[in-house]
Amino acid sequence: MTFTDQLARATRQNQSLLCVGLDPEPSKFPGAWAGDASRIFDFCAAIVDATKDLVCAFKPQIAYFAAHRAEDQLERLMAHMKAVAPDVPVILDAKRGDIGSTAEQYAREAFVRFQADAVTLSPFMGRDTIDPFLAYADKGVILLCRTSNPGGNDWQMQRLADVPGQPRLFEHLAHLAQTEWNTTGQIGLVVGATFPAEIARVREIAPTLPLLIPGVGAQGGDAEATVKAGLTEAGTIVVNSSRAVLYASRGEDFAEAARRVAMATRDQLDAARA
Ligand SMILES: O=C(O)c1cc(=O)[nH]c(=O)n1[C@@H]1O[C@H](COP(=O)(O)O)[C@@H](O)[C@H]1O
Repeated sequence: MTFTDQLARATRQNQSLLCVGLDPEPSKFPGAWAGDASRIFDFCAAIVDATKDLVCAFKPQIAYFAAHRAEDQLERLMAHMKAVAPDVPVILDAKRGDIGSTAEQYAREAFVRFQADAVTLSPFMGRDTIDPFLAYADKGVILLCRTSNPGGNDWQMQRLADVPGQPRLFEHLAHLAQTEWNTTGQIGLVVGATFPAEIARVREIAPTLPLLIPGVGAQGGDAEATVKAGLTEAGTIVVNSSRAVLYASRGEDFAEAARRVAMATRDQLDAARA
């Protein structure tokens, strides 16, 4: 089954556009686990168990594991998600991007070592850096397009004088991703919830691509505006929230609190559907 099909099924089954981002920071763990990096798996598994019927995807961010020499815990977590939530696709947030020979290793890391269903990539180095990921049929390949951070303006909003119509960089990328780069139908785009006007613009240029939209919750993006701008019959959205869910409570009730916030966010996104 392709990543797009998996996503459609989980969205339907859980009636959810919400992706819970797994960005474990030991300093924010509850009670006796605080500061203990050996509890990364336990913390994330508890969040997964508490939210697995409320989400259309999970998105572990690899840096939060690698920074603590906890890639083995990420491997366990990937296996755990497949065991307890086999219908929920997992997007490995790695934001990789390098020449083809190195990209082959990054693709192997994401899809063979960690068994992810999709991966985030930086498209800055061009089409050939994406190809090794597309070689894994059925896997999703999600390219940074219009990111949620303020510095996204530095490059992504610049106009390309040499391209007809002088599109902004993110507009040109959305066009390439929808057309000539998407030979296998595996590509999606990242667009920040902090910029609803640009979500609408990307949706106009890329009507059928799945959009991963981070930035609701801790970054203050508007859930309702996000859904109105991004969701259409032909194009689905995956709206990520990490810290607002993970750290809803720093007490022993952290998993129940995470569930409450995830449910409220899921319901808010659902209510905004046309
Ligand atoms: O690719 C991403 O997931 C991503 C792209 C982007 O433009 N902005 C962005 O915040 N992210 C990621 O989405 C998550 C947002 O986390 P919260 O702000 O805590 O919800 C983090 O894991 C970021 O690395």
